[in-house]
Amino acid sequence: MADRGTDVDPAVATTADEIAAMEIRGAATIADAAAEALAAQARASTAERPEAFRRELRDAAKTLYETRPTAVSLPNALRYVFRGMDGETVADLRAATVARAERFQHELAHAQSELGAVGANRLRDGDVVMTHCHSTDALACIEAALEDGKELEAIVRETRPRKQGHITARQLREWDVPVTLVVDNASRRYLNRADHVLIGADSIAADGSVINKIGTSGLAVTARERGVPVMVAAQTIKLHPDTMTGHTVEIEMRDEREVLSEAERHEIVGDADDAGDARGTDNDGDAGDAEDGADARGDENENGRDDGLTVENPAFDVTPPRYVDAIVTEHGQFPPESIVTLMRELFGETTSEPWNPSR
Ligand SMILES: O=C(COP(=O)(O)O)[C@H](O)[C@H](O)COP(=O)(O)O
Repeated sequence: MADRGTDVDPAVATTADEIAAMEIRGAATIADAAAEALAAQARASTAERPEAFRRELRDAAKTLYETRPTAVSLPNALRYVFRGMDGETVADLRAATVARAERFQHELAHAQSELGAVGANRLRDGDVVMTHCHSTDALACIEAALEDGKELEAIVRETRPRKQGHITARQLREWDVPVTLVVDNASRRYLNRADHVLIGADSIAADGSVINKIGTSGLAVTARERGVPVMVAAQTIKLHPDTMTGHTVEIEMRDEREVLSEAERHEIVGDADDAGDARGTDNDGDAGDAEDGADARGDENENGRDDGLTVENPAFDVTPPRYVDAIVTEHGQFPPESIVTLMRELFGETTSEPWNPSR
């Protein structure tokens, strides 16, 4: 965890911890919570001068920014609030920050329902939709179709390792949608029954690539092979402006214990893992550093163990645009290749750190 400024409000620290631990998760929900946290920081600030207020807000934004790297909705939310942080006095700055954060949250909810109406038009009465992970944007399309009186069925992928498919299944059952829950590996078999694959996004790159929960790209390739259209529901806060200037999207790597418990590891390698303790610690007992990394290139894997077993746990993957049929946003639906035009319109050409907005 990065060094948090001394004036970072406890509410901000709690939100950051909850995002990192995935108690707050999903790109839109993370963005909403980040805006709320900036408003909390503004309300709680005891800064006497505008510069001190701005510094506090910057520290709060950095604390939030450093939680998870892949969903661009998080920096986009921060950027939005900072762009409206105008005023000559602390009182003005506080009022502007709170108002801007509230406006962001309002627009987020509004965009999701607009997007839902667009996505619903792609769904026909009686359609079967295959989902992956839990996306509030994707579910907004289903909700709007149900409100239009259409009957839908869902095939819900479990979504290893965190099983966010269960959250999707719970929501769909609350709406009375018949659900078939399948393990991720079963989806090719069940694609025969599906009319659509419907997923969300954590980030969309300028070339139309979709970054979403791990497993999405394999699903999209298989869906193409089976002739099932892939629809991505993503509000425009999922557009990643930095990718217009050639930056790539960082894929978050998570704790190996989400995949393999200590007991399971022991069953595989026996007692051979005495060299290191639990996840993320090395033989120094710290979280590892550059020097430790150099050591690890010898006999030990990246967790400082010498048991020959490495577990990798990427949280997201990249689906190339050729496997995506439509990106559904609050501004209408787009073929992935044309999303860059919308990105340029909304974000301009230049980008910067969220707390140093360029426009
Ligand atoms: O990949 C995930 C969540 O991953 P995690 O569980 O690791 O956060 C979701 O599909 C997107 O964030 C879109 O969600 P939404 O449409 O709600 O923004």
